[in-house]
Amino acid sequence: MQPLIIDLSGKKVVIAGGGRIAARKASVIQHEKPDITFIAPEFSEEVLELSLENGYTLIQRKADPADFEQAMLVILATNDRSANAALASSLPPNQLVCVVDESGLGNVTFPATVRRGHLQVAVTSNGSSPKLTRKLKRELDEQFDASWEPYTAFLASCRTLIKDLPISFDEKQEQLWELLEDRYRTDTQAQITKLKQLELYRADP
Ligand SMILES: C[C@@]1(CC(=O)O)c2cc3[nH]c(cc4nc(cc5[nH]c(cc(n2)[C@H]1CCC(=O)O)[C@@](C)(CC(=O)O)[C@@H]5CCC(=O)O)C(CC(=O)O)=C4CCC(=O)O)c(CCC(=O)O)c3CC(=O)O
Ligand SMILES: NC(=O)C1=CN([C@@H]2O[C@H](COP(=O)(O)OP(=O)(O)OC[C@H]3O[C@@H](n4cnc5c(N)ncnc54)[C@H](O)[C@@H]3O)[C@@H](O)[C@H]2O)C=CC1
Repeated sequence: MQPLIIDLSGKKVVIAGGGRIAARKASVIQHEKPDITFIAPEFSEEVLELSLENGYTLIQRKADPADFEQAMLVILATNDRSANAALASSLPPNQLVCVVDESGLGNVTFPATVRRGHLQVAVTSNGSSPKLTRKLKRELDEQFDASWEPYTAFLASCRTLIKDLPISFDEKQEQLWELLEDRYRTDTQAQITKLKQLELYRADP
């Protein structure tokens, strides 16, 4: 399995099922602002709340293969294993499909992710142990403290400035490597000074 980073903003995501797991998958991707439709005979409080908050569509009945035609991502999250399997086998091979009770029937699974600004660390056990994945996520959550959020913004700003400087390729690489020194992450003043220095140099090389 190959990890890919996917842009779901404005994309159609159709979820069969309206229970705990349907809600969890939706809440994981909600930051990306996808256009989600839930299809299920019954919806949990969590799904109703998420939908009200984000304007998601709810269709109250059993899911049907035709429901997924326009979806970029399909999440099969009913508690009926045979319904999930039948829906999975009805889908074309070029659609992204997550089957929450039998990952081998689909072609994508969700990793656990820790987000700090522009940085995202994702963990997967390729379905072998979601518990291990969750444990490692908690460890990473502690390892990457809040300083990483402004630091990744600082790195992005510096990179934009450095790319435009009238210096050689090797000098740019040297500048970019220097930003990885830990003092830039832990010391806000060092970040401010560095940014000012780069801006001055850009204005007057
Ligand atoms: C294959 C995958 C498909 C997919 O859903 O994408 C899948 C499948 C299954 N999970 C099951 C169980 C549990 N999963 C969790 C938790 C998470 N599961 C997630 C992902 C994945 N789960 C994908 C691969 C992940 C990987 O590669 O490691 C996480 C990482 C991401 C997320 O959901 O966002 C999220 C933690 C995120 C976080 O903490 O942030 C918990 C814990 C809990 O719920 O508290 C339990 C109960 C305890 C247990 O059983 O271990 C079962 C058995 C169901 C049954 O009882 O029948 C199956 C079905 C099967 O085994 O195939
Ligand atoms: N991937 C994961 O991380 C995990 C997956 N699971 C699996 O996820 C499945 C769902 O679990 P929960 O959300 O907790 O169940 P739940 O009981 O909370 O919700 C099930 C939902 O499926 C709907 N449903 C049933 N038949 C349907 C159909 N034919 N079409 C559309 N919707 C239908 C119900 O109306 C309900 O909304 C479980 O069967 C379990 O095997 C469980 C834990 C973790």
